[in-house]
Amino acid sequence: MAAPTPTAAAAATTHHRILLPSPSPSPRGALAPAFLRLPHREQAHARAQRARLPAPLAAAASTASPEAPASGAVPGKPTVLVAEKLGAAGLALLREFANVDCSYGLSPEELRAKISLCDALIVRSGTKVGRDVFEASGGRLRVVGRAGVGIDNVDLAAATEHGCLVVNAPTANTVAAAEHGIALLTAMARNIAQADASLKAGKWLRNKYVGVSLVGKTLAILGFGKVGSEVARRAKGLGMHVVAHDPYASADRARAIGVELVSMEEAMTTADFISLHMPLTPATNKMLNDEAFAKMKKGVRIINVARGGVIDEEALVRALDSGIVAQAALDVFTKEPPAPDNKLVLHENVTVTPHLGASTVEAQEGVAIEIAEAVIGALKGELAASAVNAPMVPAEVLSELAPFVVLAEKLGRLAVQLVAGGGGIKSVKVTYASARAPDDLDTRLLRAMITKGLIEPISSVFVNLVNADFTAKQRGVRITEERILLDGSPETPIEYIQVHIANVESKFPSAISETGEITVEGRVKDGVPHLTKVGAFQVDVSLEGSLILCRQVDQPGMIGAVGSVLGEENVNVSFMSVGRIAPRKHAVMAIGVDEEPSKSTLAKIGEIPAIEEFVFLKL
Ligand SMILES: NC(=O)c1ccc[n+]([C@@H]2O[C@H](COP(=O)([O-])OP(=O)(O)OC[C@H]3O[C@@H](n4cnc5c(N)ncnc54)[C@H](O)[C@@H]3O)[C@@H](O)[C@H]2O)c1
Ligand SMILES: O=C(O)[C@H](O)COP(=O)(O)O
Repeated sequence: MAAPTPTAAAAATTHHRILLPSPSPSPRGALAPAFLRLPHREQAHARAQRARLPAPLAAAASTASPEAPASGAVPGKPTVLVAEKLGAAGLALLREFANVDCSYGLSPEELRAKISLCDALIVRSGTKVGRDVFEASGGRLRVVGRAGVGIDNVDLAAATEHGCLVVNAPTANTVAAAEHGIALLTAMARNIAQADASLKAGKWLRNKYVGVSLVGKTLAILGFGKVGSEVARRAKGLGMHVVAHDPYASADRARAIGVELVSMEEAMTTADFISLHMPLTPATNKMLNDEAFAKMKKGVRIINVARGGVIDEEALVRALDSGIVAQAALDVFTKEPPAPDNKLVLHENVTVTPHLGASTVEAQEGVAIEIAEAVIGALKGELAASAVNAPMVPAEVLSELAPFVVLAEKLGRLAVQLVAGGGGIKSVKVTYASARAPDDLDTRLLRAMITKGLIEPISSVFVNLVNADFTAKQRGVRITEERILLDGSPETPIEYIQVHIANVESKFPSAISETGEITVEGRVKDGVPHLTKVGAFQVDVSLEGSLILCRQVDQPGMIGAVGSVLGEENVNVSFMSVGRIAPRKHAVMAIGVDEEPSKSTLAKIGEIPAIEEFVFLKL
């Protein structure tokens, strides 16, 4: 074995785009954990909620009133509330799997009233899914599906805190949004909307509606993501010179379609047209403000199919009135729908559409299928490639790690039950011993499961991949990770995992290792998780059922003595293993039991003279 090379890293709490694990069968036929399944108390809650339902939720595509859901729901199926219009193909997919309640145009109060009866909620941009919705769900809501890209209408922090996965449909409306951006660009340049309205009003104003040409003009794209790059491609086809500003975009990708990445300053000062395609975030909120408009070329034209909030709308009115901005074309507004007296909507140099970027037949069918598949997968506990508030674990990594995931949770459960008092844990270190290079072993999933194992037995929260880091942080538990690089074949992802809890006392003092921490170690053997070390004692017991740990004087007859107490009480022993430091001194016996022994049985074990300490642990 090579010298250990530990690389410690504190548990990160950043959120990445993700995949969630599917319940693939373990080698022994049991299901690997599905990270979004309801814990028992939530299931009980859900059953209770269902029992209180006057009638099952509607399965009809028509608008159902929240007060009187239509009948026809199939018991045992999850319930999906579709709160905004969704394409038929997506609804058909959802109905194969779930009871689908299409209730469009719910008020916030109606949504809150309904949500505790739903396992998933699907919305577009018109429904605000705030903290109040997650709180009102009472823990039942497991997935929010955003049938589109922008998730600024969903409170991601609240979703994460409630362990609710948020998925979106990131690709199906890209082309529609880009086409709408180009439609607005060209319509604005040639005054199409104004001229159309004027002609319909009986006027023939050929001189008033002289436009501007696009060829040779500079278009600055702010936000060079999916929509921005598709707009760029199309604008190039119109003969425009296209530049883009995006702090996170790759210059190679831009170059590949003939676009130069420039600074915000350069984009502002050189563009004849500016098209907005960034998400609405605290950083982009009111990004186009008085200061930004002051830098722009006089007569610039603005297109916004991103989010209304990225423009300071009052500042845009001022820029239009002063002539800095010659025209604007807007699909999105800070408040939707905008007030009837909204100055931008009424401005003669502004072309507006009511958030139609994603509204093509094709895009809506695509989005509906994309979101239905994501929501169904998430409800099954499967991979969700478009999740936005949990870490990504690719499918192949997941299947390889599946037995270690089970081991991780069980080690967390064991370790916390060894703490005297069952609380007050502040510092946990997880050691992964592996022959894999550190960047070839993704441990986020394992860390989440250890956190689940550590926290669930001592609290009422349920922990999943979505909220594990948040929950640990909130409870003041610092989880650090350490890697031990082993020699040997990197085929096995992990040789062993150790969980160390520092600065606590143990109700089974033999679990305290030489370093003064409660330490448990486990390995996967033939696909089955095993406990291989407790404190300084080597043991080997399969982590199934429950466990009794005894420390005793190492002498003959101990296995028989404990075994016969359990046998008398009809408690079946599945495994037994004895670990000792030196012969005839002290030993730790780990006994796997299928049933939970009664208190009197445990008391009898404690009365065996050579038993010095013992503990019963539920796995
Ligand atoms: N009007 C509509 O109906 C409609 C339809 C689709 C998308 N959208 C909106 O368009 C926007 C883009 O969608 P997308 O699918 O291209 O998303 P995307 O994530 O693919 O692209 C967004 C890009 O913005 C960039 N960005 C982030 N912060 C930035 C900043 N401060 N300055 C410049 N760039 C920044 C990101 O790096 C990313 O490349 C989203 O807000 C989305 O909601 C609107
Ligand atoms: O972010 C998006 O996907 C678009 O703004 C579309 O929103 P919509 O689904 O409400 O049309």
